[in-house]
Amino acid sequence: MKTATEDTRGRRRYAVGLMSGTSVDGIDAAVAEISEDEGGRVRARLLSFENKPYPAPVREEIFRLFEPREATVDRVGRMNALLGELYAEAALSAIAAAGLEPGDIAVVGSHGQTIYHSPEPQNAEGYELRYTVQIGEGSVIAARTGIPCVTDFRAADMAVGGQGAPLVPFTEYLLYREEMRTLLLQNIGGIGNITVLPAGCAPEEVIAFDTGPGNMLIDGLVSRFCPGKAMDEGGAIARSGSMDEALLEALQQEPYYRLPPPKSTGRELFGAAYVDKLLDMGRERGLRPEDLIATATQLTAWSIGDAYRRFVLPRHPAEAMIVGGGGSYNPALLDGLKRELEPMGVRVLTQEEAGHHSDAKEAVAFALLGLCALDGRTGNLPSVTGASRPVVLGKLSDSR
Ligand SMILES: Nc1ncnc2c1ncn2[C@@H]1O[C@H](COP(=O)(O)OP(=O)(O)OP(=O)(O)O)[C@@H](O)[C@H]1O
Ligand SMILES: CC(=O)N[C@H]1[C@@H]2OC[C@@H](O2)[C@@H](O)[C@@H]1O[C@H](C)C(=O)O
Repeated sequence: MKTATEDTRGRRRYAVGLMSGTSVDGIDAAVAEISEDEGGRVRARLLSFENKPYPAPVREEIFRLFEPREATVDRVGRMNALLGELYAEAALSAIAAAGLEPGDIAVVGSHGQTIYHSPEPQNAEGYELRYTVQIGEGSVIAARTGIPCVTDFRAADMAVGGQGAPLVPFTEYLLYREEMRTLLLQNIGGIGNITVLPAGCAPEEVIAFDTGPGNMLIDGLVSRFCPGKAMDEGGAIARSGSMDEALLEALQQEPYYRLPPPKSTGRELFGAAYVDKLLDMGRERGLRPEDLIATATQLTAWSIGDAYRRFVLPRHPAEAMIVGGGGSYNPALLDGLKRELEPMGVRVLTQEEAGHHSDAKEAVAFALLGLCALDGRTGNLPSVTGASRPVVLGKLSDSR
């Protein structure tokens, strides 16, 4: 795999990374100084980070686009252009906050907003098709900022048989791997995903996959029970309820958890229809809203513990799991995770406790992946996505 080229060693460049995750909470924008030392070790120094929440009507419209029957081409096209504008503004604002000018920036890497993800092959006309849709027009970002912009990172991996996700593990391999210690990095966003960096690992030894729901079920239930609220702030609702053991056991039967990696998932499985099912089950069992939210919180913690136990522990026992993403701000979820992992000898630490800036990580990852694309370097890990080979990710919109 090409992870370093002669001409980039010793150079420092600035790149912007933009990330909008599956929680649909807004736009994360990071400016990073990315360098590579003579030994090929890559470093990213965070210069600025901003989170711009989506305006409420934009968030509502994006949720409508998750429903394929509602996602008509005109609506998708309009949102693609609108997000391009919002992303460009977020990039320019983060550049100013870093004390830089657009002309200082080598590239904007923009993940976009996922509105559909179908990573398992679908047979059509004799072809095996995988597809994924991220919107937020790169040409608009390039035109407004005057900076080359890379978007659509997932399609190239899918074109060679991969899941198109997760992509952040390649950057975690570049930035965080250690010689003497196995690292478990668990992100709890809308979806949960784990990266295992075995001590002194080569790229092909990295294990990473989506563990299942992150905050998606909790957020979904909260927004149904408490219109206007988007999350269980501080885990307060879950803490006031009691988990229902029998319901938990029923939910644990979801086949996704037993599916061996490579695997990835999204709202297609754990989105609105799943929340409807949970609400029905809760009603049948006479559960209070807080009991259902406590059960969904425990299911989420269990799914992470189960993924570790099933797919990681046998080969890579680790001492600590570093938890990032918005779910790390939910103490009820963290407590559940501790109850799952501590009996297996794994300490649970937040990214902040481990000395990292949690919120900026995915945005920095896309800044780095944008630079990889600009340099013509590969950016996927076939062992993680299931792709047949490493490929250069993304589509470049030139700013000229
Ligand atoms: N103070 C808090 N208390 C409880 N939950 C929180 C808190 N802050 C954030 N969260 C949860 O974290 C979510 C946002 O997480 P994050 O920004 O990591 O997701 P994302 O990047 O959109 O998702 P993904 O990584 O799956 O793409 C919120 O929707 C909420 O559920
Ligand atoms: C299709 C898609 O947007 N997937 C996201 C999602 O959010 C978390 C998890 O599911 C991960 O697979 C991925 O994002 C991160 C950034 C990744 O590719 O590593």
